[in-house]
Parts: sequence; C-alpha cells; structure tokens
Amino acid sequence: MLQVQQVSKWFDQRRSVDGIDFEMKRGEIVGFLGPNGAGKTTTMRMITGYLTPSSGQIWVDGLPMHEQSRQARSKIGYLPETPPLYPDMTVRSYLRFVADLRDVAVREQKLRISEMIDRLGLQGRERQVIRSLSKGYKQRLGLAGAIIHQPELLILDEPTSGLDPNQIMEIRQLIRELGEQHTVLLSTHILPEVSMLCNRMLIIHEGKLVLDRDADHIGDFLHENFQVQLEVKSKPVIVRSVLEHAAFAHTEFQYSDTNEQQEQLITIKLTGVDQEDFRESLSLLLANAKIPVLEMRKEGHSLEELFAKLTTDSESHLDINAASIDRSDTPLPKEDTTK
Ligand SMILES: Nc1ncnc2c1ncn2[C@@H]1O[C@H](COP(=O)(O)OP(=O)(O)OP(=O)(O)O)[C@@H](O)[C@H]1O
Repeated sequence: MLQVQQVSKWFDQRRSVDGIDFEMKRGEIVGFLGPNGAGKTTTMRMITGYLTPSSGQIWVDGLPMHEQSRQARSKIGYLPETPPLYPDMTVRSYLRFVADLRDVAVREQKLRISEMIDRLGLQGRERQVIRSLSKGYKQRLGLAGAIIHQPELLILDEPTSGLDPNQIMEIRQLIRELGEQHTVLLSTHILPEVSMLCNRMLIIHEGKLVLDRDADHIGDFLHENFQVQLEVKSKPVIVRSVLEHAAFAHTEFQYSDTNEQQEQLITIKLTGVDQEDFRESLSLLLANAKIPVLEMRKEGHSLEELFAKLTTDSESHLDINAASIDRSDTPLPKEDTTK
C-alpha cells in the first residue's frame, strides 16, 4: 500500500529526515512514534505530497508520488495535528467544501456527507458553526474531512493530542473502527496508544528510523520481566507469608504502619521471573488466602524508557542505522537475569 524508499528532507543546512525506509501492507495500522522534533510530521507531509523529499521516493498503492502526485494523493486521507477547519462554516458546509476539494462527484456528495455524519457521530450537529464545537468534535469533523473521498490510506498526525480523557477514548474507538476499512499510519507520543490501536510500530529518532517492530513485542524488545502493581488490604505479615513463597515473582512491599500485625493498605510491586503473565496465578493465590485485592495493574512501558533504551543501549544490542532496522516479529532472546 505504501513504500517509503530512502527518503530524506533537508531544511536549509539541516537534515530533518534521514534515509527513512519502510513499507506498509494493506490493512495494517502502524504507529509512528518519536520525541518532539524527531521528524514525524515532516515524514507524514512527504507521504501526503505536501512536501517534496530532498531525496528518495514514495509510492502509494503503486503510484509514484514524484510522477503521479494527484492520483497518489487521491488515495490518501490526511488529518494534520491541527485540522484545517474554517471556524465560520457549519459542519455540513465544511464537509461539502472538502467533498468538492477532494473531487467527490456532485451527485454522490449528499449521501457521502450523511454517511460521514453518521460514521463520525456528528448527528445533530450538522448546522452547528465549527467555532462552537468542542475539541473532540472538531477532531471528529477533521477525521470526516480526511475520509470523505474514501481514501485507502489514512495518515493521522497525533490525532488524540490536546483532547481530554473522554475525548481521547472516543477518538481511539473511531480510529479502531476506521482501521477496519483503511490502512492507517498514526503518529503519537503515547506508547500505550500504539499497543491499543496498532499492530506495528515505527520509531523515529533524530530523523532516522530506529525501530520497526510488531507492536505486541515491545516488552520483549525491552527484555523486561512481567510486572504488576498490586494494592491489598490486610496484615503485612499475612501477605508476606503468602507472596514470599510464590515461585513466579519477586516482591517489593510498601505500607505506612510498621506494625506488621496491623491491617492496612499495602502496595506491592511484583516482578516476574520472566516475561510470562502471572496475574491468574496471583489472583488464585490471593483468593485462596482470602486477601482482599483493591487493585491489580499490569505495569506498562513508557516511551521514555524505550527511547532511553534505544539511544543509550543502541550500541550493545540494537543497530540504530536505518539500513539495518530490526524488523523481526519474533521475540529477541531473553536477557540472562542470573547475572
Ligand atoms: N518548514 C520547516 N523549516 C525548517 N525546519 C523545519 C520545518 N519543518 C520542520 N522542521 C524541523 O525539522 C525537524 C523535525 O520536525 P517535525 O515537525 O517533523 O518533528 P515531529 O517529530 O513531528 O515533532 P513534534 O512531535 O514536535 O510534532 C525539527 O527540527 C523541525 O524544527
């Protein structure tokens, strides 16, 4: 669906994107991660034809962007970080305007606009002026505008940035639904967002692609053992006696009252002996011992951890050059934790 071949972009004397090379297959939802200024937006703008690469080539569904830009662009829907909305237009008039711009046949426009309004949950707001929409609804409208011409490839630049938690959940759900019909490339700063929405992740750092990997295997990449944060209400002495003999994890306890016989809130960090999920064994163990669990949370990996690993450890087990990206879908060998 998309081929990005050795693409670079120079601004004045500075190279912002440096030899990026990747492909996307039809139906994939790919997360594009990177810190501020890494080159995500610049890469996305080149893919959408808004910027011309200084070198390298881009192909969309077999169409070369450098030769058949108009046809290639017709296959793409693009939602920039700030959607290009006109505040004085109404929702419906904006969609009609974008439909015209995107060459949707006049006879089809009415039906297509109604479809967008239904699909993006904009019912009842057709006549509302854009400036009075909430940020979440503006984002829905931006998405509607991005897909009104039925593109095969959808490029979303930080689609949840600046939204409140409820709006974030709603937009993520919409992206999941859009992913059923479109190939999607979405940029984000949020690592869990990639695990939630994407089946693959690309990481860009200082203009170079440093990781291209199946989204399920980020934990494997970090060589991290499974971790759980637990909150229970009990006597520390009881919880210790139950958990300290558990073979699957090591424990770290935190509680305020030093009297071990005093019932209290106890926070426990459990680190597995390997990457296996031990939550089921843990629940059974606690249930058998009649220890009330107030919260059990799987610990995630932060993007900061991942970047730290990529940039500081890169020499030891990851080649940071775009030419030798690790594109393995199989877990890397486990780290020897006995050392
Ligand atoms: N039009 C431009 N002229 C000059 N430099 C630019 C231009 N556009 C981007 N850059 C520079 O290119 C680099 C990459 O910027 P880009 O916006 O692509 O990063 P990003 O990963 O999208 O960052 P963010 O997450 O902050 O949006 C930055 O150093 C930026 O200053």
